[in-house]
Amino acid sequence: MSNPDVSTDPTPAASLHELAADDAAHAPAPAASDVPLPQSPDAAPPAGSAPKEETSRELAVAAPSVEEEERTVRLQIIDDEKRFTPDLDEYMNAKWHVLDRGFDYNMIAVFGSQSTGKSTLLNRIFHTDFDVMNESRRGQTTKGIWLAKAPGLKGTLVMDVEGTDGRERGEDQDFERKSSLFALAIAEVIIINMWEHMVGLYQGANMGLLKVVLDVNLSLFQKKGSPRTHLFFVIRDHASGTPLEMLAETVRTDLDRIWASLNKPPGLENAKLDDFFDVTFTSLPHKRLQPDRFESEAEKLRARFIDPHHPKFVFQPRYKKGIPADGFPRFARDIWDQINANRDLDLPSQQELLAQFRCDELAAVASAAYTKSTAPLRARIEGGEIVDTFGQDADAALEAALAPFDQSASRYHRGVYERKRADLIDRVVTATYSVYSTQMRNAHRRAINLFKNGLDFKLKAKHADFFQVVDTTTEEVARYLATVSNLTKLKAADWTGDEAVALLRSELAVIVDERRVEELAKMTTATEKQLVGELNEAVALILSDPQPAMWTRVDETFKDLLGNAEQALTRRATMLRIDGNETAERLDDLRAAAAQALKDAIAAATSDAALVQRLRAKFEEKFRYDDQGVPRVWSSADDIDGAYKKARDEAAALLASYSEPAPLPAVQGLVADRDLALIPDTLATSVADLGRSLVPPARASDVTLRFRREVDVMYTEAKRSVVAAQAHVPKWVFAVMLVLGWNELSYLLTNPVMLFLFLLIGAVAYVLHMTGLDRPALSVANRVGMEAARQVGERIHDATGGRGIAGAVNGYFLEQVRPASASKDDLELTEKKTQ
Ligand SMILES: Nc1nc2c(ncn2[C@@H]2O[C@H](COP(=O)(O)OP(=O)(O)OP(=O)(O)O)[C@@H](O)[C@H]2O)c(=O)[nH]1
Repeated sequence: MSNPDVSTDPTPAASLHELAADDAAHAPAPAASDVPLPQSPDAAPPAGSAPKEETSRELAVAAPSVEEEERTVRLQIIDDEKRFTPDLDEYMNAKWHVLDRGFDYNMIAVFGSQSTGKSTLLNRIFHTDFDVMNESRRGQTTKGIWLAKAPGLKGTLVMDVEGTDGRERGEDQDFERKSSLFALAIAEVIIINMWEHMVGLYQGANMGLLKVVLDVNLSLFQKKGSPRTHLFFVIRDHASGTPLEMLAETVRTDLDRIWASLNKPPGLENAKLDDFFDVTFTSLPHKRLQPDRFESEAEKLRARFIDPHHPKFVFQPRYKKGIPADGFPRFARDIWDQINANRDLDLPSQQELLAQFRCDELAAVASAAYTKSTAPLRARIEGGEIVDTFGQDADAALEAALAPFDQSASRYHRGVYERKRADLIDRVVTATYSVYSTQMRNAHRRAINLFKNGLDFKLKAKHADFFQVVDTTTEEVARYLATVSNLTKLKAADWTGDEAVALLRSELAVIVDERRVEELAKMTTATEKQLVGELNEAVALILSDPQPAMWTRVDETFKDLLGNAEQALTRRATMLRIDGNETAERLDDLRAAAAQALKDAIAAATSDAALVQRLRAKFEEKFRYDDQGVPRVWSSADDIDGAYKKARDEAAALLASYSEPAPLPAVQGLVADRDLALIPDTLATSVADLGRSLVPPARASDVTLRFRREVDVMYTEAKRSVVAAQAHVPKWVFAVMLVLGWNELSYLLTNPVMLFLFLLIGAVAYVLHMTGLDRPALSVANRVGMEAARQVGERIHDATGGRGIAGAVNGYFLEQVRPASASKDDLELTEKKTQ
């Protein structure tokens, strides 16, 4: 908070001693306001001030007392060429005797426009001996920064700073900025000196300068918890009658506005002026118009600076910078070096300002030209395309845009031109970054697709090593993305594709993980499918030919095929770097599938129909073929019954090999000695099912019954064939027929028509036989034959009158006329008769 200090007390309070000292040292007692002040006794410029030799930095006026000696000893700690004195240590030690005072010393500085009576005020308050302007020739008095010790006060160091706004420095505000900032950084109290009529003026009241100084001070030296600084505003020549409060309010408002406009560093965004500064306002009457009042007020003011018991004592512990006196010289030098090197304090000259303005204009034109010429490329990239030539084209566009800029802007201030050129390139680079990023995103998507397709293609190759394929494909697409980055980046940009490539690699790793699992699943399915197919085929083949060692063969085949499949799967899983647990699970799945497949194959091979078929085949093999495998033609001499029984029993015996549980040790071994909880249910169920009897007794009798029915038919057919063979017409019958039918035969052979017909029938029969139509024709012929036989028989009968022969011949033909499929009952009747 500000602390307006209204100096309204009209009573002169200065002691005679102080007044005398002041008069002796500085200006004469004030006369009438419009009367020029007489020259002070020491008005001749001392060393270090403008009128005197600048090489000498010390003024030593011979004085008898220690106080007088202290008063006249002062040191230019920074000269007007911004050089820091090497003598500060020595002065603080030998001349001012403050070096060993630890923290017990005060540092005050003054800040304000040139020739506003700063030195006069300091001399008046602290009895120092800073140069004061000779009123007869106005101009700069104090050059650089001077330091003196307040005589009589043990540890008060007073700093007189070159005035701001000086005509001598003209546009060069560098020194005033740096010196003001220096004062602000090292002093506990800053007297800000201004004329009353300056209040409310921005430049006149040094508000512009204050803004810069506060800004840089905040960014360089202020942190949370930094010691406070006392800003002590002294409004000079307060004679207008405007109350101090109002003047103070005006200045305070300006200060707050300045503070609000500062660029606050991170962490101090919400800091207030009052967090770092105490602000006090006071005023002094017009020195020449109201000399007495000036004196009395000045004396009162002095008390506030020198009397620690004064209620408004200016120096407070909270303003201490925490630098012990012996470290102060080093501290001050470091601060100055830091300030001197700071570019934020550099101010442009008029020439620079013009250059800035023109360069900005030209840069805007160049920037627009660049944007326009790269717009089509940008549009293509934003449309998802990857434009390989972007970097090259954009560099060319930038070069083209820079050419007119260089031509015009280079005529202006060199430094500004170069800076603006760099800024322009920076801006273009920054604006182009979004295009670069979009292109990299497009390329990233493409890289992912390339990777996936690459994997698909390469993994199809026989014996493709998954991780070798992954590694080479990853490197290929990473190289691709890095290449796109290089082709897209501007020469002036320092972008690298490293981050994009790293991101791509991490995404590829996720894809690879998914792919590994997919590959294993595919492999498992393929292995299962192959195993199931092989098992089905092998088991069906083994069981189709029942042998005593049939189950051993099934078991061994199962073991071999499963072993091979397990090996293949394990090899693949190892190649895919699948962990042991997952591989074990997959192997169990494979075993479960194998057991299920075996179960299904055995079930198919032992279905009722298959069993009947198998028994029947066995029966046929034994019954229909002899020991040499030649088909049997049964004759009445053969023991059909015996053969039938033997074949039937042998076939039926096969069924016994299915009635007991199949001995399959390898299958049972899949679950033996294993924790049931860890075995997949499907595997456990299949193995348990395979351990049961395949054909239970009820099914066996059913199958036997069906088998018997089928083989009984074969038996009957065999019997019938014997009977048919026995019923053949004897050869003598044909001789009789020839003799008896000789007339008819002669008639046929002698009659050309009949002969022709006979031959025609023979030819037709031949053709029918060759074309396969003989059977249907035979049945027709059969009928014709029967009719012919009947007529021949009748004629013979008529001719011979012998009925016995005719009856026998007729009986024979009647037997032939009987249908081929005799009823089962008839056959059985025949069988019984033969038995
Ligand atoms: N009107 C008026 N003149 C003053 C006052 N104090 C000093 N002067 C005169 O103003 C002139 C400049 O005084 P200085 O003390 O040299 O001013 P300064 O600000 O130190 O000057 P530089 O160091 O050159 O910046 C001198 O002639 C003083 O006599 C004051 O309160 N009112």
